[in-house]
Amino acid sequence: MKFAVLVFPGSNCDIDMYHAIKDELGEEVEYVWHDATDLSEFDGILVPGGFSYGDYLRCGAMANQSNVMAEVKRCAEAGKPVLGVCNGFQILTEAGLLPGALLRNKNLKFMCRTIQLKVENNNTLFTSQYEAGEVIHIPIAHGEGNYFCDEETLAQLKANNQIVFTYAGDNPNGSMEDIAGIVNERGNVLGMMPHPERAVDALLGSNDGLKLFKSIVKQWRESHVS
Ligand SMILES: NC(=O)CC[C@H](N)C(=O)O
Repeated sequence: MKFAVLVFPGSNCDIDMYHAIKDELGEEVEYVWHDATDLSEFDGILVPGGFSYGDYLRCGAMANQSNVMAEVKRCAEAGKPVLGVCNGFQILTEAGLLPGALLRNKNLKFMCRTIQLKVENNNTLFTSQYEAGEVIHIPIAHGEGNYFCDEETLAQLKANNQIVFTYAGDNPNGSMEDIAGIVNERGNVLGMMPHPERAVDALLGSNDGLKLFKSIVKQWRESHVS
């Protein structure tokens, strides 16, 4: 399986994402600069965290104007897995690929620590390797991770099982309903604030993020390799 890690001016989790795929997962991966116009050679798209365009205007707003985003939309429409982590999640909401928005953290502070995350839905291509209700340890590092959407959208997210991860116990940022990660209705676009790519080796304090990447590869192998 071949992954693209998108790189915008100000991305800073692209190297961690690349490392997770290449060294921990053992799959193919390439960096793709934000002005790329063709992602057809890739099977999965990873939108990493960071401070794209210095978070100017709103986190992710400038990155959403990049050439590559039209191509990311085509990939999503084609059913390819698209994962946005942290700033990547913010970019995907700006792009309209995921509903809602990420607001300033309730305490108005940037927070960087490992939190507990509950797997609410393990019936997605991103979470099949987890147990339902499993609590995992994944780092967060954000200033604007406070998920918000209107009541109608929230009802849809619940009705379609689109809430994939919630903060277990302590909600660090004030997110509505403790939401930490959601998928689109079709289930092939996931956005999450915590960083699974920073939890892929016990030496880093946790390897709980690895199962997310393994889930993606398993689903791809099952549908593409006979
Ligand atoms: N680590 C990140 O991706 C941070 C995202 C964004 N710059 C924020 O502070 O919310």
